[in-house]
Amino acid sequence: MIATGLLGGSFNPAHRGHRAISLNAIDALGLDELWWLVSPGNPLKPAKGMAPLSARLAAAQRMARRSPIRATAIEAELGTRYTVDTLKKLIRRYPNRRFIWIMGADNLAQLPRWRDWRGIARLMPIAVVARPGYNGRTHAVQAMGWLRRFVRPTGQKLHWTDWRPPALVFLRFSPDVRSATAIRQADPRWFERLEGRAPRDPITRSRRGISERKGPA
Ligand SMILES: Nc1ncnc2c1ncn2[C@@H]1O[C@H](COP(=O)(O)OP(=O)(O)OP(=O)(O)O)[C@@H](O)[C@H]1O
Ligand SMILES: O=C(O)c1ccc[n+]([C@@H]2O[C@H](COP(=O)([O-])O)[C@@H](O)[C@H]2O)c1
Repeated sequence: MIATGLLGGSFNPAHRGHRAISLNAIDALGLDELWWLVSPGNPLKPAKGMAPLSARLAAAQRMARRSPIRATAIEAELGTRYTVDTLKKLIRRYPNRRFIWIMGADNLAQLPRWRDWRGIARLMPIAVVARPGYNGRTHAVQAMGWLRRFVRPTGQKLHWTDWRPPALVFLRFSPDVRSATAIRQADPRWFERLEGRAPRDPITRSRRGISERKGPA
């Protein structure tokens, strides 16, 4: 059984905050790997202002270098866009892996707008990472009305592979204020710097990237 964390995101672009929370989550949850699922397009975000997938993947792969983080475009390969569909396919495709969905507290706040969000919680445990400006535990977070009963003590986080979902655990690392929004505000055309260096075919790369035998490229 390979303990694998999944961090889905637009990664527009990937930043040191993603890397920091991922490395901390690997440590806190005892993960063998953590996959970044660079989204072909968040169903709730406008396409305008979204850099091409190939550029976002290339930047994410660079940000993930020399770590157990694997930046992938596996949703483009699977043909999925909604998280519930992606997770169902990953569970079927990788029976020797145990997955946990990881997200920042800002995403917990908007979770009720995701397709079949309770279905997502029934598929695998969820870890919510504290993020400055968002308090995931509060009553104001609508999703907690239903999820509260499934919260596990943070002290038991290393046992997540034994949990039967729904199961939710809160993780708090040293607060990281970095965001892709701030990077885009400073440099809206950030992806143009990558031109010529982006992988031509992000889908093929990601397929090679998650080979069970060889391990990621
Ligand atoms: N600094 C951070 N602290 C905690 N979680 C974070 C942080 N940055 C990103 N995340 C989480 O990483 C995942 C992917 O994030 P995303 O690619 O949307 O980056 P972002 O910085 O939130 O982007 P944007 O500012 O464009 O919304 C999400 O679950 C998000 O909550
Ligand atoms: O499945 C949905 O309905 C859904 C709606 C909004 C966001 N998501 C996923 O949430 C993850 C975080 O997205 P983002 O853009 O906030 O980085 C990413 O994997 C998206 O595909 C999923």
